[in-house]
Amino acid sequence: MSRHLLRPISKCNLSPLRARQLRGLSTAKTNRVRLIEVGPRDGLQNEKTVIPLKTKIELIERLAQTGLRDIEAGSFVSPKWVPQMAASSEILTHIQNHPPQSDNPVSYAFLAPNTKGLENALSTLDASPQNPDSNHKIELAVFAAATESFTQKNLNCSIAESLQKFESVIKGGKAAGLRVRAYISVVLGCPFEGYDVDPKKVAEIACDLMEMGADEIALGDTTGMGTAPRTRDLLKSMQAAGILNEDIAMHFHDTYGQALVNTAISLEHGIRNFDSSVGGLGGCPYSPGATGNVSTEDMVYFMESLGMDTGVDLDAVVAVGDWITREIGKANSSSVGKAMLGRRKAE
Ligand SMILES: CC(C)(COP(=O)([O-])OP(=O)([O-])OC[C@H]1O[C@@H](n2cnc3c(N)ncnc32)[C@H](O)[C@@H]1OP(=O)([O-])[O-])[C@@H](O)C(=O)NCCC(=O)NCCSC(=O)C[C@@](C)(O)CC(=O)[O-]
Repeated sequence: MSRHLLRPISKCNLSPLRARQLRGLSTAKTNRVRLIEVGPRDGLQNEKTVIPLKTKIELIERLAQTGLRDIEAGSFVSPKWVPQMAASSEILTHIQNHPPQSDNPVSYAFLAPNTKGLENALSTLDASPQNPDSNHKIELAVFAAATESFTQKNLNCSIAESLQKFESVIKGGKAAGLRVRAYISVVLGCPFEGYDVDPKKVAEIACDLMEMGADEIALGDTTGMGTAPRTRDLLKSMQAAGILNEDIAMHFHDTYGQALVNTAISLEHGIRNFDSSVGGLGGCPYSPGATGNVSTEDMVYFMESLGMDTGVDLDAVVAVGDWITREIGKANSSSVGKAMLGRRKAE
């Protein structure tokens, strides 16, 4: 077992974060919400028919024009396991050379599970320096999980081994000047181990990843099994471990229709970073039955109803959801998207 999982559960050794907290940078009281669009990666990775590169790039370009500032654009994983992400290098090259037009700087994230993924991402960046007229950013994401069975299925190794691999990816990404986000999947329910996921274990993994240098922890309710009380317990565990709300993003799937309920609980707790996917695209290849991420359209509508500021143009994102679901021949699973499109048609 790695040293990571031998450490008794206690507060993370996060002195720089503490310093930020002391400087009063906590975002918990603001009404500004950061939405991280995961449609082009999480949304498309599980699609069975090959989606043309042109469509993927157009999706990213359309999303960049909606006011979204964070777009997950691809994944440097094994093309044997996730063929849909095979063109990620071309997508990154395109973004570097022809950055999508946008009124605001956009950060584009790419998953990298191991040093091979990191090297592929970095060599693509070396070969295609950023267009000097653009102020976009590229970031990396690693993806851990809270249970041994899911980690074996998704990463082909134990949790301890996965953390050892991520340490090199996080350090390599940071050394290259990139922001690195770290997912933890199945935090509120596992397809193989059910509801038996210990929030303290999640917090412990999060601490390990933060100590390695991760800039943000994305807590993935991969199966959508999360409920309001269990979301609250999870966030309390993160707080008890000393992880700041501003360093947490919530990643809800809507399989059981609880995503916005859990979002409300997270907002109440002070979280201001949320993942979502246009048209509610998505699912996870290793989570049978999991439906898509909570849709960006529903998320924006919900946030606006609470007076929160997402910076995202709801009409524009509804139009992108309509376009991409038609383009790939998939039902639009955004309730707000369908309602607004229906009203528009009737008017
Ligand atoms: C996990 C590994 C990396 C283990 O990779 P491995 O340990 O090398 O073992 P393997 O047997 O799976 O490797 C198969 C082949 O892939 C190659 N390979 C190995 N790594 C890479 C790489 N980076 N890029 C390109 N190729 C790679 C490797 O070299 C080998 O090639 P071969 O020798 O057979 O020719 C591999 O199995 C893999 O890439 N699996 C895909 C995992 C994945 O993408 N899962 C979905 C993303 S996570 C998710 O969706 C959840 C999330 C983040 O959205 C949050 C949530 O909702 O919970």
